[in-house]
Amino acid sequence: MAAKLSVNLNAIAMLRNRRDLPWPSVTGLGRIALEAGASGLTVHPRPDQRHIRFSDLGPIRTLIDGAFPGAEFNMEGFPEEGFLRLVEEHRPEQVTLVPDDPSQATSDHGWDFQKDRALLEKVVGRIKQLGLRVSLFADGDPDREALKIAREVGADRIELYTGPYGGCYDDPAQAASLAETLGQTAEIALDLGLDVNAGHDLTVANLPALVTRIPALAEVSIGHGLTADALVYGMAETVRRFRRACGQDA
Ligand SMILES: CC(=O)[C@@H](O)[C@H](O)COP(=O)(O)O
Ligand SMILES: NCC(=O)COP(=O)(O)O
Repeated sequence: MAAKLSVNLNAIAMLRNRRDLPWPSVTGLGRIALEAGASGLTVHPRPDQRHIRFSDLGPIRTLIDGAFPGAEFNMEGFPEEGFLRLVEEHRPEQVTLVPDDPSQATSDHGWDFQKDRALLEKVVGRIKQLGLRVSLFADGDPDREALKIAREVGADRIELYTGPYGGCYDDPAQAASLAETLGQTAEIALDLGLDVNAGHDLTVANLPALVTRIPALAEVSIGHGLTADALVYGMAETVRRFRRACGQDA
């Protein structure tokens, strides 16, 4: 089974935000990605709106509902009140909760499930009442007790944080070792009844080894590396390349 590809639009939004102009168009590039075969669109609206603006969310929801009814909207963020209200308003098919501090440049760690258990219990319950799938950002450590908590608080999935894996693009031995650790973590999660997503610094080069090690990988969400390739190959061709790297169209 091949992993689904959700295209993260944050980097496109950051480029647009350099000017007070509406291009490059976040929804326009999202449309091209979906037309080219992406399974969904991901956004990570941060409180300072430095990438995705809150005003982008409605048009993305409308795009999916209007033209791509099978596609999924994935909203990522720290579960503070403002983010939860956006979730209630835009009803993404999937909500990925990350433990990011507003001052963080980007996501760089998963939840501390023991420490954050009470918060997660509360917010996962609130989102589940809306009927939405919940995924929790998790470090790649094969820590069964921690992952058990993810299940107990009601999550449907975890998203493996693959930043360290993506960071060793120039060290194949270390990448192979991290792919193995991520694979062991995924096996524990699957055994506990959690489905498994992955994301952060994934590329056409590093995806094949990951999807081979984790054949049940449900979805990857990719922004930075995919946007970099889109500048070279165009968005449609880039989506096709990433689909193949995910094991689709093989
Ligand atoms: C959770 C995760 O890994 C991504 O959402 C990543 O944080 C992208 O967000 P930025 O584009 O804001 O770095
Ligand atoms: N959930 C990870 C994501 O959406 C994209 O991360 P990146 O590819 O921008 O590092």
